[in-house]
Amino acid sequence: MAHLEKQGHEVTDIGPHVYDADDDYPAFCVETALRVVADEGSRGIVVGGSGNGEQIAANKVPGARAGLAWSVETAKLCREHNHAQLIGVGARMHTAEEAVEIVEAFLATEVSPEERHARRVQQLLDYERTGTPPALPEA
Ligand SMILES: O=C(CO)[C@H](O)[C@H](O)COP(=O)(O)O
Repeated sequence: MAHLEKQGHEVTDIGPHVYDADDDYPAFCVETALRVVADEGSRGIVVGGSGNGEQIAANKVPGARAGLAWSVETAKLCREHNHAQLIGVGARMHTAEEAVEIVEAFLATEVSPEERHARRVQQLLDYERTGTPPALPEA
């Protein structure tokens, strides 16, 4: 957090503020995603053992797009192609230095201007809003 603040980011720590190996991640991840969706332009990082359950929890919030970022490249791609506002990072999967690189890559990347990515994101937003699945292409 201090590292990101030093870089000029305004950081909110949703917690947990005390380490408890037995606590449950959904509340933290859902709260993070709710705040990110409500604050356009903000980004969220959900951290856990693998980052997987954490990004699944964040993705339950309507409008949230959370990707599992397990490398610098996947961190960049989930922003560029998937317009992710959040990433899940696996605390047990990386060194602290690697995790910082992954988070920095995500924060430094903007969405791709290529139309096909926006089109796909829109299809998911429409599905979320209407419940009607995107049409399968004709065989
Ligand atoms: O989604 C996950 C793994 O895929 C979580 O990170 C994991 O289940 C957390 O486990 P623990 O309570 O052992 O830290």
